[in-house]
Amino acid sequence: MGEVDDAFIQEPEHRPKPETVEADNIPLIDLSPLSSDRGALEGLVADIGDACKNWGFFQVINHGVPLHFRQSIESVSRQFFALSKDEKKKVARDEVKPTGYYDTEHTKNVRDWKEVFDFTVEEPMIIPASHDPHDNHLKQIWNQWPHNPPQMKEVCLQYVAEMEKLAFKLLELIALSLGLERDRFNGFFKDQTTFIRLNHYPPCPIPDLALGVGRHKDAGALTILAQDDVGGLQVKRKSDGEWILVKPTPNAYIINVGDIIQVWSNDKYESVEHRVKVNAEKERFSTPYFMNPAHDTMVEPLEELVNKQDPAKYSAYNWGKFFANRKRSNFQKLDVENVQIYHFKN
Ligand SMILES: O=C(O)CCC(=O)C(=O)O
Ligand SMILES: [Fe+2]
Repeated sequence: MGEVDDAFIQEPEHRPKPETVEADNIPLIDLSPLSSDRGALEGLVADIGDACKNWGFFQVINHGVPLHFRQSIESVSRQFFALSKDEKKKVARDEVKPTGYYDTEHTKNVRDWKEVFDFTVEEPMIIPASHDPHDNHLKQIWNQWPHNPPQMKEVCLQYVAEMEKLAFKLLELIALSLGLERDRFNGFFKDQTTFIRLNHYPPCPIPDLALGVGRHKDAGALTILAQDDVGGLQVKRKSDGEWILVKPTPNAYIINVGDIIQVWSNDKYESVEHRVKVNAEKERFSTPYFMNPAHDTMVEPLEELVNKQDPAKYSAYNWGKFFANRKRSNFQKLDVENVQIYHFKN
């Protein structure tokens, strides 16, 4: 990433401040009641509901994912990104093959100071062949695994299995916190379009002008993020719009509600903006698990959460087409703002 391209420069109002507020961290939730008695579960469900409502973000500890899975995936990620660019580009992602290595992603038309490696949970993953609403063709997506490091595929697949267990636990807690049946969301995730991203943020010579990831909301249902001990994730605090640094907590996962849960909950829970600050000296690694439903899911407020006083705030939209549209803007600067859930507001 040597020389600095103008494409990385954020508009002045979106540049990170040198000082970020660190005092008030996002809620920290202990998931150990999941493995104990029923009374404690009610308290946990209430805490999850408060965190989703007030922050849209929280961290979990005692989540049941053994530490070594996370250490192993961080280790293969470090080994993979340390390879030469030519080596990494052997598994390059492009518009035809949307999994693998990529280093020119844009968020809101500004280039991100990062490189990534994406792989899907379902293989093949089925998605629309194009973003065109009139094109009904589908395509199958297969993962691209590098030969180096040799254990990368195995380590990543083991991590996926652990994340899936945690993802469904969280999804069920969120359903309960909205007064829904525990398994209310589960059916949407048969043939899911969930994917995992390995993020590498190299040291950046212009950390006050560029961002690792520009401000955005996650488009899917739920994100489970592992960050290393460097720190850089900033969350926009709902109470005052201030950017808050999420301090790394050892072995915690950071959870955030995505746009789909915002729509399903009819705005009871909001998907919150976040971004990543980069660092002049240190590289940073993170691993988000983006939990997404099947491509043919029509996303709309759940009927249980809608009534005469509180009518549906959104019209139904097709997740696969939304996803295809979003992916498109990662490859090219579009002249218009990319699709957002507010475009479906009633
Ligand atoms: O690296 C991080 O901490 C967050 C990355 C992120 O928000 C994303 O990839 O959507
Ligand atoms: Fe994100």
